Amino acid sequence: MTQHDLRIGIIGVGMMGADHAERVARRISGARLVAVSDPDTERATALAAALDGVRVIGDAQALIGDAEVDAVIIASPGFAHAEQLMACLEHGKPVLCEKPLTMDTESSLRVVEAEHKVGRPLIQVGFMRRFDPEYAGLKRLLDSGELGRTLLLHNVHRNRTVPETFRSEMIVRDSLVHEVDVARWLFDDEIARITVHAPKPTSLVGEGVLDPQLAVFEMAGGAMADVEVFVNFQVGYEVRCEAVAEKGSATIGLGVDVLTKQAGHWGGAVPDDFRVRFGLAYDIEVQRWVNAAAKGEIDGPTAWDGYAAAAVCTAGVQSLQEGRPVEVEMVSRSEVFG
Ligand SMILES: NC(=O)c1ccc[n+]([C@@H]2O[C@H](COP(=O)([O-])OP(=O)(O)OC[C@H]3O[C@@H](n4cnc5c(N)ncnc54)[C@H](O)[C@@H]3O)[C@@H](O)[C@H]2O)c1
Ligand SMILES: O[C@H]1[C@H](O)[C@@H](O)[C@H](O)[C@@H](O)[C@H]1O
Repeated sequence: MTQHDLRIGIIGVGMMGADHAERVARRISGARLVAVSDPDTERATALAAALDGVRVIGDAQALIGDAEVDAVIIASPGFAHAEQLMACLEHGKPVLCEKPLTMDTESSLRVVEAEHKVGRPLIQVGFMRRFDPEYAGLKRLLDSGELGRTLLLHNVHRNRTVPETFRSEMIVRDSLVHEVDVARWLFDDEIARITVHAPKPTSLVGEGVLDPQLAVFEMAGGAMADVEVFVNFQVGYEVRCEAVAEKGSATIGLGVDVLTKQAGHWGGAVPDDFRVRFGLAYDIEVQRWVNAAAKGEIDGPTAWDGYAAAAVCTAGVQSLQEGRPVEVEMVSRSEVFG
C-alpha cells in the first residue's frame, strides 16, 4: 500500500460487491479500499470491520462525492446504476460498473451521452468474461483467422439457482446480457435481430417465471449465435461456448478439472457460482481497470458496449413477451460521437 494508491469506494456490498471488496483489499496492487456504502448498513458495517481502514458512508451519492474516494465500483442492483453513474460523471470519477450498465435502452443512452459531454472515458462495464483466460484465448484464436471466418456460436449459461426476485425479464437483462456482450465481442459485430423462446418452464421456480430460455442472435453480418440460459439448473454453475468456423471449431468452458475415481463413480467438481468460475477473470478485470484508471483511462468494455447490450436486451424482452423475432433498435455511433 502506498500514498499513490487509487482510493476506491464500493457501492453495494451484496454478493458481488463484497467479492470485489475482498479483491481490492487483498489482491489488487496500486489500489486501496477506503469506503463502502449500502442501504443495508449492518452488512456494510460488518464488511468494513473485517477489512482495515474502510469507512462506511451511509449514502451512495455521498460516497461518490467524497474527496477521499478517487474511483468507484458500482455493485448495486441494476435499477440503481443509472443515477449512480450520472453522479460519477458529474464528479469526474472513474467507475467500474457491474453489468448491466442500466436496465433500459433510454437510460443507457443518456449515460453514454453524458460521458461523451465529459470528454473522456470514465466508465468501464463489468463484462468480465472478456478477461477470462479461456474466453480471451478463444477470441485470439478466432481473430487469428486460423479457423477461417466464424459462422456460429453455441452457448450454454446455467446457474444453480438465483434469488426469488429474478423474474423472466431479469433472466434476459441480468443473465443473457453476458452472451449478448460475448457475441458482439467475438464477432466484432452488432446484433441486428433477437428471438427469445420460452420452452416448457421448470416447475422448481415461482409461477410465471420463464426459465429456461433459448435465444437466437442474428448478427448484422449474417452470422448467428444460440444461447440456452437456465438460471435454476440446480446442479451448479456452467458457462460454455463453442465457436464454429469455416475450417474448425473451438470450445471453452468444459470444466476440465481434476478427474476423480471414487466409490464406483468418476468425475470432477461443478463450481457453485460465478465467483468460483470467473474469480480469475474478475481479478484481471479489476487490476486492469485500476491500472488504467490511475492514468485517466479505461481498459475494457465501454459505456457504448453497455448501451448496445441494453438495446439488445430490450428487444429480447419484447421477443419473449410477443413470441416473435424483434429487430434491435439502436442509434448509430455517429449520432452520439459525430
Ligand atoms: N459480473 C458478474 O458476473 C456478476 C455477478 C453477480 C452480480 N453481478 C452484478 O452486480 C450487481 C449486484 O449484484 P449482486 O448479485 O451482488 O446483488 P445482491 O442483491 O447480492 O447485492 C446488492 C447489494 O446492493 C444493495 N443495494 C440495494 N439498493 C441499493 C442502492 N440503491 N444503492 C446502493 N446499494 C444498494 C443491497 O442492499 C445489497 O447489499 C448487479 O448489477 C449484478 O448484475 C455481476
Ligand atoms: O448477476 C449474475 C451474474 O451476472 C452471473 O455472471 C450470471 O451468470 C448470472 O446469471 C447473473 O444472475
